[in-house]
Amino acid sequence: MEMVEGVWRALDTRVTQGVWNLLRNVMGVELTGTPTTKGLPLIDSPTPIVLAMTLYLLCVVAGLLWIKAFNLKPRAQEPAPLQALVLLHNLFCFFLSLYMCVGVVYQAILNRYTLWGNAYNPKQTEMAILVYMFYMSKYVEFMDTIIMVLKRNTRQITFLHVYHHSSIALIWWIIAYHAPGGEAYFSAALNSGVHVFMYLYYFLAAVLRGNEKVRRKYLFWGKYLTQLQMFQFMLNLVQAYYDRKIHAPYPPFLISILFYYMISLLVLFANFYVHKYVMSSSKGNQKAKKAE
Ligand SMILES: CC(C)(COP(=O)(O)OP(=O)(O)OC[C@H]1O[C@@H](n2cnc3c(N)ncnc32)[C@H](O)[C@@H]1OP(=O)(O)O)[C@@H](O)C(=O)NCCC(=O)NCCSC(=O)CC(=O)O
Repeated sequence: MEMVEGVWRALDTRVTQGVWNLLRNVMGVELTGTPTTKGLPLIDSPTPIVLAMTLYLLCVVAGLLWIKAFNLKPRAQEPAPLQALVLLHNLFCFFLSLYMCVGVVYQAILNRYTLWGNAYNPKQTEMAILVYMFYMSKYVEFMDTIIMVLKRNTRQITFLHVYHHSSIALIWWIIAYHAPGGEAYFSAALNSGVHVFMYLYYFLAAVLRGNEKVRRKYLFWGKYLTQLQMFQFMLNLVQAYYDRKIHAPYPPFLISILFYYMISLLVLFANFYVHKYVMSSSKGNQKAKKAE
């Protein structure tokens, strides 16, 4: 037991030092914890989230190698335990997202937040707990990729997906550790709101699997969901631009992260949108013309 504790302490010191150096050298920031979330599970040090990200990336690589090595293709029908896992995961994420969205909006109203330009106040404990919960939900969302691997859906395991899922977890750790409230409320509320629809979409996709005609009929709104996600990133980008302009009383380095991160997601999602909806529909039209 003592040995395990010793190894953990040595690892924790190294990882923490590495993250601190990275933030100091790249962003010029000395990161300090806030007393509001101090002591909660997996928050006092960056080691748990860095280890989870590393494990996540290793699982993705191992999964892709496994699929490639055995030349595995998606199954016509999923085994029952996998189907149950997918349904339960999506239901859980749906209700969790709904709870966080309503909770954050309610706290924002209670604390008289304006749309943008809000400061972080360590006395707003409930808001901080909700932002912390949002950070914790990023661990749960790693399961999305595990589902893709188990379903052997390599078409879904894209750079966009893995980049998003691994980076967002670290970003929300920094926010939950340093300033869980203020301007972060907007992303937390908006993103969990969008995720309510996203997990409903994934839930329905799993339920209706096997009947492509019915699935296409009930999931026609996938395209609008992607547009909604892009609109969300656009709003966050304008928020970050506005906050920089007015020198909002929220840590400037967090606003900079939001600004550049949103640009990266917009570029990746625009590429996804063109490939999934524009190019595939023009290919479909060409096929239909040939058939005539
Ligand atoms: C419509 C989208 C939500 C999803 O696009 P997809 O191309 O993945 O959609 P799709 O129609 O193929 O999805 C149906 C397939 O997903 C499976 N599926 C079910 N539940 C799932 C889950 N929790 N995670 C991943 N896949 C899941 C279904 O069984 C089905 O598989 P089968 O077809 O085998 O039956 C899109 O807008 C989008 O977000 N695309 C980017 C890709 C991505 O990874 N997005 C999520 C993280 S980004 C994010 O979250 C941004 C944000 O914060 O808003």
